[in-house]
Amino acid sequence: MPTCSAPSPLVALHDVSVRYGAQTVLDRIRLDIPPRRIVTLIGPNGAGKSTLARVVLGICKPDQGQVTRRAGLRVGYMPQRLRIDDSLPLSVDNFLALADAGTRHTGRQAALARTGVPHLQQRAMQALSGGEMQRVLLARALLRRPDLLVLDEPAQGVDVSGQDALYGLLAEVRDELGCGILLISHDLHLVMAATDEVVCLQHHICCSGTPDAVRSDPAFLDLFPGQRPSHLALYTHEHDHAHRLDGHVSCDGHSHDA
Ligand SMILES: Nc1ncnc2c1ncn2[C@@H]1O[C@H](COP(=O)(O)OP(=O)(O)OP(=O)(O)O)[C@@H](O)[C@H]1O
Repeated sequence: MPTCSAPSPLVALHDVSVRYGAQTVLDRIRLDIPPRRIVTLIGPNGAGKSTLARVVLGICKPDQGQVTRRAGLRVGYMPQRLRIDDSLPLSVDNFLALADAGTRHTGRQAALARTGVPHLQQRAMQALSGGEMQRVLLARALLRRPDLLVLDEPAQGVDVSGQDALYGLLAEVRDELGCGILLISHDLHLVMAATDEVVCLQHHICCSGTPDAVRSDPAFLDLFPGQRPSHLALYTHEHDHAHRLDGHVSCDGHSHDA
């Protein structure tokens, strides 16, 4: 009988530790990032999230442990922020061309269209709003048609409806490119709504799994006490039954038209 095995990970961390002087910032991290999955790192300030992203990107070398990457892996990276000198005349198009000299004008146009900002191609980088900048940075990350996208707090400086749209866009990109996505986010509500797997980090991995599994894990609740059910304004409940359109529970477990 044919067996259905899980796809091999794009990047795998095996017992990775990173130390800065006496401080152990990452402690024996084991993590697989598979294709077609959105994996989100959450954790308090200073927990080591950006350091872990840098290890995945290969720009921070672990003191211990191994990192394996799929051969020929193409990675797109969207940084937390980007500082551009006010006196530097730089259009969005030139910025994208600098990032990937191999792309043509039309390729850059397509990437901007994909992230919903085709009208910004000739705009000065310094004139972009927070949300526009994030979409331009995402377009830049997409130019390489990455197998893996690494995004460090992509929704920073973006209003709530803009964040929602950005997360929706990431899911579309994942489906279109079949890429894996590693995301760092502080917005627990959005993370829980838009992620396949959540990894809760406080130098070590406290817990990980689907958003539902992590949400009720004692380690997650210890790290984010504000997320205990008594603190939550959001109402969620499990369904082992169906509702009719008038709201009543249907007897046979299937909902019916009224
Ligand atoms: N190059 C470095 N040299 C020394 N210490 C560092 C260096 N980079 C990070 N650190 C320290 O490592 C710890 C983890 O930093 P990191 O930026 O990975 O955390 P984070 O979880 O991304 O934090 P935040 O949510 O605030 O962005 C912090 O205490 C930070 O000061």
